[in-house]
Amino acid sequence: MIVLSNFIEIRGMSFARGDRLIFNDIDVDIPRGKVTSIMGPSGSGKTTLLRLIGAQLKPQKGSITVDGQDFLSLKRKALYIARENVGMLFQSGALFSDLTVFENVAFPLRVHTKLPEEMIRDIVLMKLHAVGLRGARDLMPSELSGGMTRRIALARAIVLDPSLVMYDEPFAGQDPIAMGVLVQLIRLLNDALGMTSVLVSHDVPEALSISDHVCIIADGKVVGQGEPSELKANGSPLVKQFLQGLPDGPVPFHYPASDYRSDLLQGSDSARLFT
Ligand SMILES: Nc1ncnc2c1ncn2[C@@H]1O[C@H](COP(=O)(O)OP(=O)(O)OP(=O)(O)O)[C@@H](O)[C@H]1O
Repeated sequence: MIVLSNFIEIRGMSFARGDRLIFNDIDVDIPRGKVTSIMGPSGSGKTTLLRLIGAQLKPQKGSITVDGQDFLSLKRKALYIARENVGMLFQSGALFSDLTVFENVAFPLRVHTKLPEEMIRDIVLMKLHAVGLRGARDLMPSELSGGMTRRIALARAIVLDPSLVMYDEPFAGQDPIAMGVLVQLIRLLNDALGMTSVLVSHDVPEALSISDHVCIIADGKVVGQGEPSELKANGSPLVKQFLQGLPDGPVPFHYPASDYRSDLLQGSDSARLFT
């Protein structure tokens, strides 16, 4: 069997929502067994890209293959099976509030497999152990901190041993300690379980610290991709602005607007205070 070095390959892909072209003929490589970060300004389409990879959305043009398979060509049943191989941790992916931690993690196993109860128990405890929360198995979601909730969601995302895990803003709203734990966990789980991980994050230093590969998107295009060191050496002003977290550059801080001064003057007398 030939093992492809890229786990995901996107070729000549275009995707529009109504009149708005979100991706314009892009090529993206996601290497197998590595952690890849997708970065770019807000609204550039990072979450959309994850949804396209997961075949929740369909591009108007081009192809997306995951482990050599074109998800969009699969029939419903085959797609259902293929998706078992993809773990997703979306920011909105909350735990079921009326189920214990154990049952939350067991849920995908109960839905997708017919494994006996003892085996479900072992697998759930192994995954909870991997995220350091085996001792929290009997707690209800309301008893967990935000960081613990994210780790339980992570255990649930990997409970079916997927070969691909996609994380959308996994660090959002986390304190620095919880964030540090999640950052390390993503790297550790990727390597220990031999997965391919794709990460969308605004936390540039954290994401870069665990990424083998980075893809930066802006204005519907891929403006840079490669190893973090290659990108840091990239002279493109867009890539520089993004990696250094600079407020202004090719992507302006201000949304296009009319002249500030005349805008204020039109408003009210109090605007004179500013002149
Ligand atoms: N369901 C939808 N219907 C219409 N437009 C949408 C929908 N979801 C997203 N969009 C638009 O598609 C574009 C890309 O959105 P997306 O959420 O993928 O960006 P993003 O890079 O993940 O943004 P952020 O970093 O702010 O989360 C945005 O302009 C957004 O307004």
